Amino acid sequence: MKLRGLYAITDSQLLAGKFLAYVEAALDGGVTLLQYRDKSSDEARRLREAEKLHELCSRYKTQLIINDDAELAARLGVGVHLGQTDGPLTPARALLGSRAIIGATCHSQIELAEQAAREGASYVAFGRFFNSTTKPGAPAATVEMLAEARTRLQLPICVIGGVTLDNAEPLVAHGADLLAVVHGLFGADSTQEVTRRARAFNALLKI
Ligand SMILES: Cc1ncc(COP(=O)(O)OP(=O)(O)O)c(N)n1
Ligand SMILES: Cc1nc(C(=O)O)sc1CCOP(=O)(O)O
Ligand SMILES: [Mg+2]
Repeated sequence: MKLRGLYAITDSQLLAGKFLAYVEAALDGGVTLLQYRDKSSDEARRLREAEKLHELCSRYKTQLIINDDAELAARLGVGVHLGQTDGPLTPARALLGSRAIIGATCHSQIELAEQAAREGASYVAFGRFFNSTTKPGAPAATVEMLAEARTRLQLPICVIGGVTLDNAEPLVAHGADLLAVVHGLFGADSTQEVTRRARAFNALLKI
């Protein structure tokens, strides 16, 4: 399966009180990957929410990815996204199996992406490309680096960090396959606007 499209990422603060309604609105507009990202240590809530998202994703035929937590991903039989300090890819691949989607954060370093490819990643993520209110401290990446990465990597490339409908086009033009978005999708005033944004991101990717 070619991974290309909108990669919606949840944010527990931003989505407080409207979590499932906004996620469903995004799925309705078309989401290739949905990442459950919750940085809290409330494991019971994390399991409950991830189970609900799994059910919703199954209904919309969207792939669910769990941020940081390969064990939780294994429990649900879904994919995982791992950053540079979230544990190695090789055991995660062994745990989740050959068909699971496993993503790796590579910041702006193509060498990290080449290593992730060797270790069995399904996609590599570069960022942050723009200012991000969700993760303001993330290291910066450039479109020049993205263009170079496109020539060197066969894997799907995900871009992240401050991506919006107004700034995503050059990222697509320079080789991005997956647009990973929190605020630019879910920072909307209504479910209708979330669906509209999801459709517009897909249009940018010609999906
Ligand atoms: C698609 C995608 N790309 C990058 C990240 C960031 O991962 P990480 O560096 O581990 O930071 P946290 O998200 O865990 O704070 C991501 N989650 N998803
Ligand atoms: C989770 C995350 N990781 C990043 C990185 O650069 O690795 S930027 C980021 C936040 C993405 O949220 P928003 O679309 O609201 O900027
Ligand atoms: Mg992480």
